[in-house]
Amino acid sequence: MSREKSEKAVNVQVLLRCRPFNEDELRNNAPQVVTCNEYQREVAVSQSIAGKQIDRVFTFDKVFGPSAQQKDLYDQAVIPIVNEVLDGFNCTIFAYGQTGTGKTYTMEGECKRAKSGPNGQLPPDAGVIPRAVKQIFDTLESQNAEYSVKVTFLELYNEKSLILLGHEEISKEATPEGEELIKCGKLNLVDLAGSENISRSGAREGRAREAGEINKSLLTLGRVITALVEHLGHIPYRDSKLTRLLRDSLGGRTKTCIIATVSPSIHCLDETLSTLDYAHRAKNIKNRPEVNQKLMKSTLIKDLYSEIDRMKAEVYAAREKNGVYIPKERYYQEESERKAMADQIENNQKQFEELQVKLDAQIQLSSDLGIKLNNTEKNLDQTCKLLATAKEDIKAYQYTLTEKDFIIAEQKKAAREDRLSAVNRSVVNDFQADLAEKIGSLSSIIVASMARQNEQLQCVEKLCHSCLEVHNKIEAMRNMVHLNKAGIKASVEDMSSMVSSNFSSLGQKFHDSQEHTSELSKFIIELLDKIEEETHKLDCHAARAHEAQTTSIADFQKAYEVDVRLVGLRDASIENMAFLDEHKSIMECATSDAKRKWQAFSAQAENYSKDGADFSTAKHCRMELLLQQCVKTVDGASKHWKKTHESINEMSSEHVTAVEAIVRNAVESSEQHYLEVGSSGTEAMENAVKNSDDIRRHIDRLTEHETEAASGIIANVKTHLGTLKDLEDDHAGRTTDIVRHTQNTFQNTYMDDEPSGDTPTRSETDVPSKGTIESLRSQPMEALLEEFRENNPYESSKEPKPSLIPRSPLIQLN
Ligand SMILES: Nc1ncnc2c1ncn2[C@@H]1O[C@H](COP(=O)(O)OP(=O)(O)OP(=O)(O)O)[C@@H](O)[C@H]1O
Repeated sequence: MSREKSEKAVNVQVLLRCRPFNEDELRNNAPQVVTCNEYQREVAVSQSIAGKQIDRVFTFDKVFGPSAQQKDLYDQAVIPIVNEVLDGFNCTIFAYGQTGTGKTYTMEGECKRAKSGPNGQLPPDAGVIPRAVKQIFDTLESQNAEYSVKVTFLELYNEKSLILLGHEEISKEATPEGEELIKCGKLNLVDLAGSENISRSGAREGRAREAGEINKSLLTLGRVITALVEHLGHIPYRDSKLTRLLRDSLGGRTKTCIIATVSPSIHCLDETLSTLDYAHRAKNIKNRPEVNQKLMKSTLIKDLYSEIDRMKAEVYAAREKNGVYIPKERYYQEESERKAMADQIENNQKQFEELQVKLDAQIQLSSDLGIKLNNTEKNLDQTCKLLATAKEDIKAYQYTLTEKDFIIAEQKKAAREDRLSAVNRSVVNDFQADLAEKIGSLSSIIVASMARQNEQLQCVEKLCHSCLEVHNKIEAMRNMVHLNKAGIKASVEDMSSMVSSNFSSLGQKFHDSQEHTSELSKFIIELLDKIEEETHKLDCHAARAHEAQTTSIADFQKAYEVDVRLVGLRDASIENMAFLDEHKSIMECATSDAKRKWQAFSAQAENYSKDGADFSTAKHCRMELLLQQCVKTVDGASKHWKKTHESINEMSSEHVTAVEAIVRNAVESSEQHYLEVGSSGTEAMENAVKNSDDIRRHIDRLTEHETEAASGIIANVKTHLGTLKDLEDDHAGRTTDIVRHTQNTFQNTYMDDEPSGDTPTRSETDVPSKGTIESLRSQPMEALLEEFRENNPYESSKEPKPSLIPRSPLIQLN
């Protein structure tokens, strides 16, 4: 190590060790208030102030918790120090802490009670001192060097304070003149007394003075440390033996390590805090360690001899008990010092008096200033309170700010995740839409193809049905043709027989009718002749009657005067009447006969006959009553008969012509009918032949159609099969397309959450379900705040303001 480097200021190294709970504490179930974080070199002390749990945290160069073993502490903290001692540095290790916190355990260990292990190995409870001694001896032994080790044990005021001085001699190096050089290193190992309050140190009565001395040493140590830390001009080393001994270790050229020991129990809380404050302050002490000058062996021997002489003289003087022996030079030196001091005292006395005056003035001034100071302190207190409030506010604001930052960061993250999920969502939506469209088109194609298939099936079915129908129709037609043929044949035969029979009956009827007509004509002619004859008779009779009546009238006129003549008239009238009666019956007979005969031909003739008969009857009746009306009646009758005759003639001639015409027409129509029947028969025969030909042709056509339909069906089935194959290919292609598209979507398009540095974990790639989409949502503000507060509990700074001067157990004694 270069000299320059070694002379750099080095802070005192401060270690903290917290012992485990002892049996008492475990029995009393004492709460733990000290927590050690070895990794972060921190010690946290939990305090409950005004019901509030407040943690104070101290950082040290190294921290050893309750579970740390002796070996751990030695290996990590002491080995390097011992090595430096062997390199020629002066080093000091001292333990500081409350009684019972393990200072002695740490420095000495419990090797006295424990047996040493095999091969001279130390027991596990061995402390720093035995381990350091062993290391020094082991190292020196291994170097085969010539060495000497000086050990001094010093106990201060019945209390332990041990100083071990390691002194090493190495003859390996030599000056050019061949002189040997000696390297020296000094290691001070100090186990201080308990740092606690005298009343709790256990010192009673007789030991109180000693305790006072102990406390004086520790108090001075505290002052020295304060003076060193605050860079005060005067460092009161000389105020105690301990500080005098450790002068070089504190702010000097020695490397120093303080091991502060504490208890974890709540019962030692005050002392623990005091020790921690004390040790924490000691961290700021700076030393300037430097390697000891290498001494020439001869010089060292000379020094040692003079030292031996001096000590021998002192021992001699002490033994003589008649004064104190001091060498002459030292006496003269001390005498001159004494004189100088007497002068100094005198001067000081004068200065003291002057200062006394000044002091009085200053006291006055200071009392004034005290009042001012009080006011100022009050103000300061107030200001401090305000400051504390402001600080607390600032802290709260800062906490709120950090909260907000956290929320903003979370929300940014959430926004990024949102964006990503939005992109993913849109990709999924696109994909879904695309897939839906493709599936839709596929299904529509399937539907269309199914419809087409159905149509084709229906076509096939219709064709089959129509085939069947055609077959049935053909069958029916064949039957009908057969029936028609038979029917036509029968009807033709019937028709021909009917025509022939009709023709013969018509001929017979025509003949009968001719005979009947001729008979009727004869009868009519006879009747007419008879009527003519009767009419003639009637005319004659009427003429005779008229003549007779004329004669009778003349006779009556002549014979009016005579009765005989009346009787003759009556007889003539009676005769006339008889004739008329006879004639009347003849007429009646003729009329009824004519009436009966003509009834079938003409009702009119009958009526006329009846009228004639009626007329005759009426005439006959009236002839009896009114003779004058006879002539009129006969005239009328004759006229009437004439008319009747004429009409009958007319009628008979008309009827004959009509009958002739009818007969002629009938003959003509039957002839025509015969002709028509013949022609219709021929026509029917022709039609039948023609229909048969048509039906045959139709059947041929149907057969052709059937064949065509069958081939069409086969062709259809073939095309259908082709279509089905195409559809299958198409479906396969589309399915592959969909699968490829899906893969593309989820492997390329779908984006994963890339780690950006602000996101702690990478999200799993997954098709976003409802649930995962939910989880991607940013947490609500309250949840974020809660999460932040859980991870960063708010530490209020409203704790009792630490006093400017560190609280020391030694100060409390005062
Ligand atoms: N780290 C530790 N591991 C196990 N036991 C310990 C530890 N530290 C201390 N002890 C035990 O605690 C008890 C008290 O320890 P010790 O006597 O070393 O305290 P001390 O600080 O030296 O007290 P005093 O100031 O009174 O001398 C001892 O029985 C010791 O074995």
